[in-house]
Amino acid sequence: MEKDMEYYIQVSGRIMKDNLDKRKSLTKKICDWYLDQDKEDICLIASGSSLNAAYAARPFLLKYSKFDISVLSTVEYLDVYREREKNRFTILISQSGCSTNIIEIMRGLNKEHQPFVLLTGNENGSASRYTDHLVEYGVGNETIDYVTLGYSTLIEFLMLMILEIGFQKREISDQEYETAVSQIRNACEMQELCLMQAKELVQKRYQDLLCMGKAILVGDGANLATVREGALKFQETLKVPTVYYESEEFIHGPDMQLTPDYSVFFIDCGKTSDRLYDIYKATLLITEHCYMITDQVHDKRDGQIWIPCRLPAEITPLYTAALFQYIAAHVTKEKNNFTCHPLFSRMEQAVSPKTEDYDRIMKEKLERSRREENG
Ligand SMILES: N[C@@H]1[C@@H](O)[C@H](O)[C@@H](COP(=O)(O)O)O[C@@H]1O
Repeated sequence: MEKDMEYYIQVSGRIMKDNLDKRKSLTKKICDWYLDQDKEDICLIASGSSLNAAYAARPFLLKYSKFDISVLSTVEYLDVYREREKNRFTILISQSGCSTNIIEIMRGLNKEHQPFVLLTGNENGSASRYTDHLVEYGVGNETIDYVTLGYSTLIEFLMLMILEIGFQKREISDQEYETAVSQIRNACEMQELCLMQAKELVQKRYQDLLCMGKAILVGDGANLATVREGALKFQETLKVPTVYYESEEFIHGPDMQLTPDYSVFFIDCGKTSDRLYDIYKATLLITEHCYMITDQVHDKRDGQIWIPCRLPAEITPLYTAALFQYIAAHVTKEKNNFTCHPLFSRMEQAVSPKTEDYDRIMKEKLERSRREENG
């Protein structure tokens, strides 16, 4: 199988399971660094999908820790919270290791002799030049810029890191630890099931999805991060204007723009009431282009993905992104729509989120991947 976006979504469940099995060795370095210093609270700083992954993991991280964990975009950190975050164990995340905003923060921290850890998917990225404290979080060599495997493995890594820290500090009991590990394992299986059903759904609603012109994604709690990531993916690949909302926020105004040509996606997983389902049914009164991932037995309408395993809400982001990732990957390929508008290159030249050597670094990743394939 060609190592395109679909390939990385396809292998995500298996790689997450492998990473779960080797969780002790995978997280050892960062846990040792954390336990060897005297700061309790953690600050995670990232952008794009890496930021969304940190948001998605946060409810789990807070549940399994006795300290505070903040998640900040690079701009929030630089412009607003830098002083306040000084006394936290700082983790900068960049899958590519080539985001200029992350590098700017690293330079600033180095100047002030403030310690930090870089969590990255690319040990050879430009950011690696600015620190000795670098951890690869188990994504391996994802060669596509529209990251999917990197998103899911990052959420899982953050969860595993907090579990190991809590376990070693004896703040999490053996029982709690084992339960969480087995729930994560179930979620990896649900990722595979969600993806399988996403493929069927895309087949069934093929014309609908090919014509999708504007979309609203609705999710709550940890899955607000999933719809934020889904919106990012839809926009950078399908180039469809997409907004994301919490369910109650959605019906506080954004729903007033709805017309029959809107596509609306709902995540109804880990919920304890029927409220989101009611909002989904009400939305169907305006547009038939409604889709839902649910772990509850409602009415099994067309356009639904049913997950036969009820997991705590904070675990579900490990599988819910698969629907959005697959639509982004597959429908964009079918429409041959990965190319941006000709004017985009002008914009990218004027202002880029990545370092100048990004293209060369991505090319090297691709060559490495081909070498690995040829043994
Ligand atoms: N187009 C991709 C985005 O899909 C991704 O979210 C981001 C992650 O940034 P980083 O490599 O810093 O994690 O990189 C690029 O901009």
